[in-house]
Amino acid sequence: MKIAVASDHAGFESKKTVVAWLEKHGYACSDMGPYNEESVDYPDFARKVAQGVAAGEFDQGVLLCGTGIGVSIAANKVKGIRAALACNPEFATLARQHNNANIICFSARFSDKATIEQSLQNWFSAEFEGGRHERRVEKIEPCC
Ligand SMILES: O=C(CO)[C@H](O)[C@H](O)[C@H](O)COP(=O)(O)O
Repeated sequence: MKIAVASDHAGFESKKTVVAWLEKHGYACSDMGPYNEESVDYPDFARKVAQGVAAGEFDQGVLLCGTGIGVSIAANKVKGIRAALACNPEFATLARQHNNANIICFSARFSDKATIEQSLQNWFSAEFEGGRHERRVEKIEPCC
């Protein structure tokens, strides 16, 4: 499975946790930056990952910023993207099971390493449940 990963400056350190976890668990991981802690703008990096996932170049994506909110908002502007902010491992499970999210977002400043690692574990273990959730997910599309 091919996974695109990116952050902003605030997420740079926690991105290392994500990349290490993905590589340890056998995922083909593309780190799309940034590659140092110099201040950058999170929409630039969120868009790279979101466009890669939307185009089918990657199966799923992982994004991080200070809160996780900015990258979530930015990624969700790309058609076909369902980016979910996972505040805890249960959110990660439900984002797959109910929302069929294709990008998971983390807060680097409010989620610790163990939370991010367990959330990744849950995210990749869970499957979309379909059924009533499929109908709802199909209704998520630009409306104006
Ligand atoms: O959390 C974020 C956006 O939702 C970003 O990572 C930044 O941390 C936030 O915008 C604050 O910016 P700063 O330049 O790190 O003060």
